[in-house]
Amino acid sequence: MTQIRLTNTRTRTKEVLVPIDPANLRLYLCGPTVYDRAHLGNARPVLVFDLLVRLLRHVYGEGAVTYVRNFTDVDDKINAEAQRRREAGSPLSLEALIAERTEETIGWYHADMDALGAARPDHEPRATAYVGQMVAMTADLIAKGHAYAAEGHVLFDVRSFPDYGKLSGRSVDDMIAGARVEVAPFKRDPMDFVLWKPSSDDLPGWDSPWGRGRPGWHIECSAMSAALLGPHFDIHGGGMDLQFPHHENEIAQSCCAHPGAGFANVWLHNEMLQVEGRKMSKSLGNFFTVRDLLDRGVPGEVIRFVMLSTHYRKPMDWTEAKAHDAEAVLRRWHGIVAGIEPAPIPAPAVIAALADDLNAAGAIAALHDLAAKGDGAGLLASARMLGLLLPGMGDWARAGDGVAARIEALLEARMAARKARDFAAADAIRDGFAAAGVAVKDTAQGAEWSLSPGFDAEALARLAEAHGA
Ligand SMILES: Nc1ncnc2c1ncn2[C@@H]1O[C@H](COP(=O)(O)OP(=O)(O)OP(=O)(O)O)[C@@H](O)[C@H]1O
Ligand SMILES: [Zn+2]
Repeated sequence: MTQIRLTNTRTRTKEVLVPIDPANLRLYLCGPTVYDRAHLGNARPVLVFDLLVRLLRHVYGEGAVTYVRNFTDVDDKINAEAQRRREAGSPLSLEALIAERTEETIGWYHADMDALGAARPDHEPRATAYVGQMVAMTADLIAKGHAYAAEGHVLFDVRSFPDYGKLSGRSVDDMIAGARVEVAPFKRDPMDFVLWKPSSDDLPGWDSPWGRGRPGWHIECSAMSAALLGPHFDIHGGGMDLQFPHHENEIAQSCCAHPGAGFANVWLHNEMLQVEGRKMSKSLGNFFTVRDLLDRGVPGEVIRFVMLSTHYRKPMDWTEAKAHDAEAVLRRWHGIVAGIEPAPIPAPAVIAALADDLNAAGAIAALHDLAAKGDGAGLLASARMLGLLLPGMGDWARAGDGVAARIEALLEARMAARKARDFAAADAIRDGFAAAGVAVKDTAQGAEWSLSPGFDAEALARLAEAHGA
């Protein structure tokens, strides 16, 4: 059986994955807070986990994986958006406006991640559906001496958990020195974090032994993972930015609530999608959404290809040049596999690359080799391991068939005009390409072209007509 190796943040080494139960590998990915559209950075962990799940299903069997990704639907930012809508004159109650906001955001999230070819997880728990479990876990942590109630809040006592800080490799004292911790008079220690907090009457709240309130963010993931995967499971992931404090806090809660269970064996963290060297983030305002790209005509498959081309443990940028190159490659590959059935198994080189800490770039290099050999069946079966060339996914490339024919005909017309020394006509075609959003590069092998995000099919059709192409 293929050995899969993954870099485990917990041990800081690349380890052979040893499933707890090879018939049921269990994975949890921290999902989005549903108050707004996902930006491109938010898609990175989703694509990394989608790749991982495809690999695990290939190696261990379709039914041998349980993949959970939550929706955080209790949050001040959701409340703030609902409040804004009410102030803007909506007749709905705050509760209805919150539901409206979370429903529409989840719908967007599904549509955007579907467009990237990311399969839906087996379970997508919403935090609001697990508040009972969060209250129970919080009460249990108090009973076990790891948490305390104070002024309507419940706080986790970090000094009661000696391993606190192990995941990110810091001591509690270092963390206090380095972190922006909220100081509150009711905290015994500045690092203690909230498991439960009071809600004002106009905000969503649930009854609890500590009064009407709502859960803290970290307890949500501990309660939902335990409910759906049990207290000991295989892989837990998210972006590097969640390592501290979110994952550190999840570990503290889960390990103290279920002593000896072990929680997650492997912690998998993706590096950040950056913009000019800084994390793409909502709070920095340096973001664009997945939907922005899709609306600009960048196919989801192209976005996926670009995102997988950089190893998940390396920071990366999105660039137009990468998108152009990916589009040209995928267009070629779609041409090679047209009308071909996939081979029964993917190429061993592709599986070997993916099994080596999800080396998708290495897998893509192996796909190039298959394409160069003209092995369409092998290319198709292997690309699908990466969620590329999936059935229906290449409609954008096929829809471009007429486009490709027009462009080729225009390139010939341009060549003929050059030969006839009709430079006015050749220049008009060149300018027409630019205006229509067709990028043309003259190389020793002939002209290469790709479609720019602002590609205008009608302008191309007019250009072709004007030049009898
Ligand atoms: N720039 C990024 N690159 C890669 N992953 C990211 C990036 N920004 C956020 N993530 C990941 O996206 C997932 C969803 O995160 P979350 O909902 O907390 O994001 P957010 O709060 O909307 O984003 P932000 O961090 O921009 O405020 C998490 O796993 C997080 O680590
Ligand atoms: Zn989480």
